[in-house]
Amino acid sequence: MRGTPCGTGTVPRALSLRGVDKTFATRDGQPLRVLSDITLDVGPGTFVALLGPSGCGKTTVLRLANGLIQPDAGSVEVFGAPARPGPDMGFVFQSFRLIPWATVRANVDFALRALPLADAERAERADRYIAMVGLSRFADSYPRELSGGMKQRVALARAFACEPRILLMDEPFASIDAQTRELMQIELMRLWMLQRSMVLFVTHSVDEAILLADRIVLMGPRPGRIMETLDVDLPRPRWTYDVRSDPRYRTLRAHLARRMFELVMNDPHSEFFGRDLTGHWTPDSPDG
Ligand SMILES: Nc1ncnc2c1ncn2[C@@H]1O[C@H](COP(=O)(O)OP(=O)(O)OP(=O)(O)O)[C@@H](O)[C@H]1O
Repeated sequence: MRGTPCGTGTVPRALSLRGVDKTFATRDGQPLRVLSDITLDVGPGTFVALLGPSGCGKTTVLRLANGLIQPDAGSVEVFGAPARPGPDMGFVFQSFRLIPWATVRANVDFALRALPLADAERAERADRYIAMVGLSRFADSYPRELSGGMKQRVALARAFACEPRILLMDEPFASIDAQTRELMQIELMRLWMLQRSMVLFVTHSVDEAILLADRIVLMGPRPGRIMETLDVDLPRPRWTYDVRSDPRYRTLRAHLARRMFELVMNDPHSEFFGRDLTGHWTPDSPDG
């Protein structure tokens, strides 16, 4: 494991956030400072995991990177220009966001319509990416006919088919069962190793971050800030061997799990704040 400064000198930047602050207004009109001084440079083709406890502002960073919202201070640039939504930028959400009345093929085709492709080229590309996620037999099925894992594979095919330079992924596998989730991680890695978009991947899972990322950015809460940036020095592809038995994996995992635990326990806004979860537990203890 190797800590790195956030700046990367002469490396060309796919995504660059500089001194970003963001404040929202709460329902009662009070300001809520969500991000403080976020500085992050990511080179093309790099897979970055944004890891942090609930509410620390991970999704807000994605929305800034997508240009959907603007920072109150600082700058957000994508390949040297202010961030804005467009076909260069893909998004994959936890909730799949497929068009319910369109078939698998039509869902992918619809996304491709944002690109300057001839009809035949678009159809070929849609079918190719559907095949890449193993869903050719389901190309004419509707989302309601698919399992959660299959729907997310359609969402992956749709995102990668556009061949975006940047892919923003917001906890895409969080609602999928544990076994399918591991398979989805492999599916994602297969696609990414072929295409190498820059990926910003939000997760709460330490294991998922280590299995997928070149770099892990650990965020802390209230206001959200970068606590630590770590390069993952484990060889790829990581699913071809038992990465969990690698001492580097165990060291990194133990470190990140402890940091995540501390971030939650030391956050005065957390419901766990001040509780002694690690003390000796007996059936009579008040928290039992
Ligand atoms: N548009 C908004 N208006 C007001 N508050 C907002 C808005 N968007 C986000 N927030 C607040 O900002 C904080 C950070 O939210 P965000 O979704 O970025 O965190 P997160 O780390 O992605 O959380 P989680 O892991 O639970 O999804 C939360 O307290 C959230 O309620």
